[in-house]
Amino acid sequence: MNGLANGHADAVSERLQIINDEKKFTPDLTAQLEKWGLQDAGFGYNIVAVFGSQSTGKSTLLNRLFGTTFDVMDETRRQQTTKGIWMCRGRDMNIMVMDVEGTDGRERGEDQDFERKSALFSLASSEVLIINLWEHQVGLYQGANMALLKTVFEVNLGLFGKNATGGRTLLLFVIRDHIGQTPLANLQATLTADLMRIWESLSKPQELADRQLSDYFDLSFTALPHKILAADKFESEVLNLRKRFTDKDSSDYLFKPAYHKRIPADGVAFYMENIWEQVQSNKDLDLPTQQELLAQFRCDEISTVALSEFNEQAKSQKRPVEGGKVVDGLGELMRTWRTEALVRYDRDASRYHQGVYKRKRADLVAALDAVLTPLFLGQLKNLHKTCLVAFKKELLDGLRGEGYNFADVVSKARERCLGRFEAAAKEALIEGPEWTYEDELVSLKEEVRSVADQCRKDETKKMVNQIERTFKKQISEPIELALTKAAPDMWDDILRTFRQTLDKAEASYLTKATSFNCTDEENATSLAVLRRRAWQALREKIDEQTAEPVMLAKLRGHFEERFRYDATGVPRVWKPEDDIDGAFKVAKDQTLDLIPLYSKIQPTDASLEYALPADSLVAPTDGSSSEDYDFAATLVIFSETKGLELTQKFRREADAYYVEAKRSTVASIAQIPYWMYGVLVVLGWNEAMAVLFNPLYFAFLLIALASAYAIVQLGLVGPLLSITRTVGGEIQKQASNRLREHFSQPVLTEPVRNSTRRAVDEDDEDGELARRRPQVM
Ligand SMILES: Nc1nc2c(ncn2[C@@H]2O[C@H](COP(=O)(O)OP(=O)(O)OP(=O)(O)O)[C@@H](O)[C@H]2O)c(=O)[nH]1
Repeated sequence: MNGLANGHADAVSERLQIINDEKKFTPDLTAQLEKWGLQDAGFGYNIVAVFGSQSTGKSTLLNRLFGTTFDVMDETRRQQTTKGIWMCRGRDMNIMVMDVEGTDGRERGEDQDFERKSALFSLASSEVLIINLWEHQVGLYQGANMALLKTVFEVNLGLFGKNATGGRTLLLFVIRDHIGQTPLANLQATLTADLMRIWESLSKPQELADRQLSDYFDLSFTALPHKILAADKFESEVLNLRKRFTDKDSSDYLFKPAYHKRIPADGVAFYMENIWEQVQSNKDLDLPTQQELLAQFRCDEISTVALSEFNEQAKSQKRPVEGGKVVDGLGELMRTWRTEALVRYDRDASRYHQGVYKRKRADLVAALDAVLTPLFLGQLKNLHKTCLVAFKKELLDGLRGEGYNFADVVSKARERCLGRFEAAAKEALIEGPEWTYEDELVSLKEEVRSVADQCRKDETKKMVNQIERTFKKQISEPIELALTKAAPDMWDDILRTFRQTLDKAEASYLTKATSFNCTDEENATSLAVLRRRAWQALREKIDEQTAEPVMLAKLRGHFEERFRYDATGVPRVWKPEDDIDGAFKVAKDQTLDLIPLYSKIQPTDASLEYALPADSLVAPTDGSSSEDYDFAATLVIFSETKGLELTQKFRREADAYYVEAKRSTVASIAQIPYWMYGVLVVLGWNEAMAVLFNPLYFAFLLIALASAYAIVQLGLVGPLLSITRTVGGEIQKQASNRLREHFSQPVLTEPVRNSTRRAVDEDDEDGELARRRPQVM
C-alpha cells in the first residue's frame, strides 16, 4: 500500500521537459498529464510560468511556492541549470508549473532565439507569468529584460492579439533580494513606467494600434527578502505568496478566472504544442543579434543625418526646377550632394555590422535618388520647353526677310535645338540611378518636327499667296485691255494670257517648293489651290470689268467710236445731208452684238477652252470654304436677264446720242446766210452814194480815213482790231442766240416724247425715225 502510495507520489512529483534544447516539443505531455492525474480535470487546473535572467532563483522560488522538483543550481558550480522548458505539477494542487530557461545565459551567448521563443511561449500559454528579477535589476533596460519583453509583447500582439477568447494574463513581478531601502511602491512605479514605455514603442498591427497594455495584461508586484541574509522573512513571504496562488477565497488570489485559457485539461498538450509551433514558425522572432541591432540603430542615425543635410542642399534647387527654370550645372550639383552624403555615411557607418551597413546604405541611396529623380525629370522637362522655344524663335528669325532656304533654316535650327538638349541632359545624368533622357528626347524630336511641319505649311501658304498676288498683277492689264477692245476673239486672248500666266505661277511655285521639302502630296494640294485661286482672280477681274456701270461705259465707248467718228477716226460733224439714221443703226447694232459676247467666257478657238482640274474643285482644306467649286457656273459672266437690262439701258443712252447728233445739224443751219450780205449791198447802195456826194459825210469819211492812217502809223491797228473783234464777236453771239432761239424752239420737245415711246415699242424703230424726220426739218 505504502509502495503504491509512494509510486503515485513519485509520478505526481515527476517533471517533464516539454521543450528541449533543440527546441522540440515533447510528445509525452498527454501521458504525463495522465500520470499527474490532471487529464480529467476539465477546466479545474491552472498554468503558471516563470521568466527571468539565468540564476536568479527561479527554480528555487517555484519549488518553494508549488512544491515542485525543479533542479536548483549547485552553488559551488554556478552554471545554468534549467535548459529548455520544464513542467511539473504543483504538489497537492492542480497547477501546471513551467520552469523556463533563464534569459541572458552565458551558454547561448548572442543567440537570443530560444529565449525569445520560450518567453513568448510562456506568455501565450500561462495564466500567470512570474517575472523574476533582482531588485538591482529594476530600472535597467537590458538587465530587466525590457528589450526582450518588448520583442515578446510585439510578437504576442501580432500572433495572438486578435484572439479575443485567449483571455488576459497576469504579469506577476517578483522582486528578489528586496532589501527594503526602496519601497516596493517605488519599484512598482518604475517597472510600470518602463512597461508603458515599451508598450508605446511597440510596432502594433494597424487594427490593434489603439490597444493598451491593460487590454491584455494585469500587473502585480511583490517583493521577497534576501534568501540567505533574511532567511526567515524570506520563508514567510514565500508562504504568503504561496497562499495567493492556492487560497481561492483570498482577496488577492492570483488565478483569477479571467486569466484561464478555457482549454480542457485533456487538450492542454495539443494546445501547447500548437502554440509552440506558431511561435517556432514566426519569422518576427528571428531578430538580429545585438550587434546587428546596434548597427541598425546607428546606421539609421547616421543615414538620417546624411539625408537631412542632403535634403537641405537639394531643397535649394527644388523651387527653381519646379518653377520651370533650367538650372545650370544641376548634374554637377546633384553629383556633389549625393557623393557628400554617401561619403559621410560610409565614414561613420562602415564600422558597424557589414550586412546592416550595406542594407542601410542601399536604403540611403534609394532615398537620395528618390529626391534627385524629380529634379532630374523636372530639369529635362524645362530643357525640353526652353529648347523648343529657342527652336521656334530661331526658325522665325531665319524665315524673316527674303532669300532664305527653308530646309536649311529648319535643319540648322533643329540640329542646334537637339544638340543643346542632349548636352544639357547628359550633364544632368549622374552615375548610379538608371536615368535616361531618351523618352524626353524622342518627344522633343516629335514636337520639333510638328513645329517645322506647321511652319512649312504656313510658309507654303504664304508663298502661294505671294504667287497669287503676282499672278493677279500680271493678268490685270492684259485682261483689262482685251475686255476693252471687245474683239470677237476677246476670250481667246484672255484665256491664252491666263494659261501662260498660270503656267509661270506654277513653275515659280515648284521652284520654290523644292527648298521647303514639301511632299508630292502637299505640292499637288498647293497647286490645286493655286489654280483655283488663279481662276477666281481671273473671274474677279472679269467681274470688275463687266460690272454694270463699267459695261455701260464700254458699250457707250464702242458706240461713240462708231457713231461719232468716221472710219478714219475723225470726229463727225453732222450735215443735214448725212445719213444719221443709218450710221446710228449700224453703230447701235454693232454695239448690242457685244452683250452676248461679254456674257460668257467662250473662246472662238475651242482648244483654248479651260477647265479647272478635278482636285481644284473640291472644298479647300484650309477651311476658307466648305463647298465644292462650281466651275461651269463661273464661265457665265452675266445672265440673259442681265443682258436684256444692259441692252435697255444702253439703248436709252444711244438715243440721247442720236438726239444730240440731230441737234448739232440744226445748230449749223442756224447761221446767217451769205445772200443776206448781197441784199444788204443792194438795199444800201443809195446810202453809200449819198455819203460820197455829201460834203459833210465826205468830210467825215476823210476824217475817218485820216484817223485810220494815223492809227496805222501809230501802230494802234492791233489793239483796235482786237477791241473791234471782241465787240463784233459779242454782237455776233447775241445775234446768233437770237436766231437759234428763233429756229430751235419747236424741235426741243420732240425727242423726249419719242424716246419714251421708243422704250415701249422697240421693234418699230425705223418707223419712229421716219416720223421724227419731218419734225426736225
Ligand atoms: N541571493 C539569493 N540567492 C538565491 C535566492 N534564491 C535562490 N538563490 C540561489 O541562487 C542560485 C540559483 O538558483 P536557481 O533556483 O537554480 O536559479 P534559476 O534561476 O532557476 O537558475 P537557472 O535555472 O539556471 O536559470 C542557487 O544557488 C540558489 O541557492 C534568493 O532569493 N537570493
